[in-house]
Amino acid sequence: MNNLLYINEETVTKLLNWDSTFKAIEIALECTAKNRAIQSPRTFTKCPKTDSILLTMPGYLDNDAFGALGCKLVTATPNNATLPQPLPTINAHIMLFDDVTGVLKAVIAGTEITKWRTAAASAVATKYLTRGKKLKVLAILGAGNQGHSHALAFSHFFPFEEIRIWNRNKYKAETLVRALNLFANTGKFKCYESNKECVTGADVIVTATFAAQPIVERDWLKPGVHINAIGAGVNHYSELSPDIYNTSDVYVDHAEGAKVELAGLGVKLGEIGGVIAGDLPPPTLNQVTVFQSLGMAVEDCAMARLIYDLYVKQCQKE
Ligand SMILES: NC(=O)C1=CN([C@@H]2O[C@H](COP(=O)(O)OP(=O)(O)OC[C@H]3O[C@@H](n4cnc5c(N)ncnc54)[C@H](O)[C@@H]3O)[C@@H](O)[C@H]2O)C=CC1
Ligand SMILES: O=C(O)C1=NCCCC1
Repeated sequence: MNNLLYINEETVTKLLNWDSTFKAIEIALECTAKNRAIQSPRTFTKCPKTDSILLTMPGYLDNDAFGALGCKLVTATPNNATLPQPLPTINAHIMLFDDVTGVLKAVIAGTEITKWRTAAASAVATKYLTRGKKLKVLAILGAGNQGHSHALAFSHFFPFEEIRIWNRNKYKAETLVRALNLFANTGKFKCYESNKECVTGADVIVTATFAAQPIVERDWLKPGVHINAIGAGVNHYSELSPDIYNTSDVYVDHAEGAKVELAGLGVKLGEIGGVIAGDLPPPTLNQVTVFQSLGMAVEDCAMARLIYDLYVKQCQKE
């Protein structure tokens, strides 16, 4: 009998919530540092006819609550944003397997999951790297899907007084700011004209663009600022100027993946899971920190398990 489930984006979106997403991602990051996760470096297949890249992300997470065997297939197609009818630039599905029999249990729409889990990873990193610091101002560069999910996640988890948003196309930032203020019944989301003004004086920064050239410079930064750099342009460290990396404590989600994908960076990298597990010391108050997020397979495995369990529970009730 074939019990294969397909869980679509609409259903996934209804099942997602920030607190369980945070827990799943915190565990995925900690298990990675504790060698309770297996994830081979992901593959990249560049489509010669377009700017589309297909990534395969297989992984296994060993954990009672969020453990799973899975593989995310995800495409990144920046040109989708310029179509007459724009499409998401990141499109994903996750295959969830039974980890004993190897049988495919579910195919789960993964575009919304990718938005949520990436923002949750930045929130987890921010929690562990800003202990003891006052967090008043958040600056988000990029008003796309990740800019949006980071604004929602960070306003859920942290008491920021002001959340600034900049986008190279100002109209997009204005539209997002309007929607967020309406949604949260607040005026704390503000649109900024320039990336420099946006990050100046910020306590936490998120970069979420396809920029191939730096959009943040070292001398704009407040001492002790924490930066979550999640976007990729020509590579995963295009958004910050090189001297930021050279003078900061830099953390990644997955050291093995970073050896391949951040090979040109040339700085010492800590794994954020090591800080969560208490194996690495937290940074000092005035130290600038960077969480260089690559995105890792076991985050998607943990999320697939979370959504699968919630979906099955919901079906049993009906
Ligand atoms: N680290 C991770 O786990 C993940 C990283 N990403 C990356 O995050 C970034 C953002 O993804 P989405 O928000 O889904 O994309 P999106 O297409 O929804 O938004 C991207 C935003 O970046 C802006 N942008 C594009 N090119 C730019 C440039 N050259 N300079 C300045 N701004 C530019 C666009 O105006 C747009 O608002 C991408 O680089 C994507 O690959 C996405 C998913 C997971
Ligand atoms: O982890 C992911 O998912 C992605 N990372 C890099 C860009 C595409 C999606």
